[in-house]
Amino acid sequence: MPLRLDSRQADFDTAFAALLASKRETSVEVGDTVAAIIADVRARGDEAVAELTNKFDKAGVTPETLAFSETEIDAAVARVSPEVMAALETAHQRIKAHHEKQKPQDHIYQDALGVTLGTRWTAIEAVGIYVPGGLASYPSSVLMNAVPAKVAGVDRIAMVVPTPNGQYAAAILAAARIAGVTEIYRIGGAQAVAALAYGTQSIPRVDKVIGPGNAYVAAAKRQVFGQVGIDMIAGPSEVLVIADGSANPAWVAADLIAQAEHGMGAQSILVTTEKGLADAVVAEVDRQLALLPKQEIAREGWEEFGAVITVASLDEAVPLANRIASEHIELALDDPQQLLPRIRNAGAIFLGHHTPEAIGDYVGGSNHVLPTARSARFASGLGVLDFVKRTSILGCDPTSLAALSQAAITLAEVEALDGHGRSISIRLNR
Ligand SMILES: NC(=O)c1ccc[n+]([C@@H]2O[C@H](COP(=O)([O-])OP(=O)(O)OC[C@H]3O[C@@H](n4cnc5c(N)ncnc54)[C@H](O)[C@@H]3O)[C@@H](O)[C@H]2O)c1
Ligand SMILES: N[C@H](CO)Cc1c[nH]c[nH+]1
Ligand SMILES: [Zn+2]
Repeated sequence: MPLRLDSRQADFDTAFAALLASKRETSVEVGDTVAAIIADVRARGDEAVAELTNKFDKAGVTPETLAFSETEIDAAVARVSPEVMAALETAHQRIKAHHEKQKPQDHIYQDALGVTLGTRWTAIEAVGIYVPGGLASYPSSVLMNAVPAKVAGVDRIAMVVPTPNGQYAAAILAAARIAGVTEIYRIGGAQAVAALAYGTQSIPRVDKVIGPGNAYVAAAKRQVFGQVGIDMIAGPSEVLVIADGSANPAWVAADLIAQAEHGMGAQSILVTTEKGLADAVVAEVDRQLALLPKQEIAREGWEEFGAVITVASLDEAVPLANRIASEHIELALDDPQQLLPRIRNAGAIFLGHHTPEAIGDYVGGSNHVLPTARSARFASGLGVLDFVKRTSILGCDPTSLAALSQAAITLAEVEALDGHGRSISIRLNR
């Protein structure tokens, strides 16, 4: 049974605060292990990467076989059914079209003093994309990581994916082929992140490491930050469904289960104005879980981390949702537009009864790598902006320099930086 709360109960604030504070990530202390792995990869390069990959993944690799060969990629692509290829193509085309619209524009202008000011966007030269593969295989995540990088104009994309027991889904390599990624290594975990960040004999270093992964991957990304950029730490998945009496309990239940089946601390929460709907959804989740072949993970997630909150009105649901700041928010309402402008903190918002979150996971076009653990208060989902950087442009002529010089020299004096002031005054009255 998931946690049941009602905003009218006396201890609601305390119970809600406890829900927000609940720790869902693995309790294993991974920081020291990861630090040792990174140090080993920095010291011994490919030898260490191969050894650690065989230790954790039993992948049977050597320093010479870390990269997938062109022949292996061709063979994998040939094994993928036309139906799966077509689905990947559909997803690719839609994700690409949506991300094209995120491309930022350069701009340059002259202000009233004649100063030229501009902003120029340039793509990051080399990025490493981490595709998780320890417990499950995510071809869709290949596309979600690689497509915005391609759209941004990144020159080099190095993809890493673990291959436990030497096994991998052919669709992973097919998705990479469709996205135009050719440099692919069969490595994962902290050793893969370290190899991307510091480089090895056979894996040139990158400038930024992107992508979701487990606690080891997250810790490694934290530890290499500064040496390289990172996108975000995307932890266990979450959904918050806001529903009123117009919602279909079976559909809501199915969406809660879809997120809970990610396991590893995934969380599904329902906030509703209707106690009857809440009861029906709880019963329906139980009924539908029993139909799932792999029901244990989803059941555990739902019972351990799930919650059903009843509220007096949709107005009450809004601040709760903004405090939860879920990775995904579904507005299971006849009129989702009434709430949309008031939802401030969410990785992605799904409108109305006919937009299950899973459509966004695969083919909607928006990105499924999203901020978790309440970080939607300050972070955004993966997109083109993660693969570009901004450079400002400034230009003065003698007249505009003269107009600005006195204020600048005054500020240099305030900061006691005489050299700064002099670099300006030396140009005046010539
Ligand atoms: N947010 C998203 O978009 C998104 C998408 C897909 C997956 N995910 C999440 O990514 C995660 C994937 O986790 P995963 O474990 O399946 O795959 P993973 O690829 O993240 O991790 C596998 C690696 O973990 C390392 N590892 C495992 N045990 C270790 C140990 N004891 N010591 C050192 N290293 C160890 C190994 O090197 C292994 O290669 C899940 O939490 C999943 O929900 C998120
Ligand atoms: N819902 C996950 C995190 O947003 C992404 C995913 C991949 N495959 C299926 N789902
Ligand atoms: Zn999902």
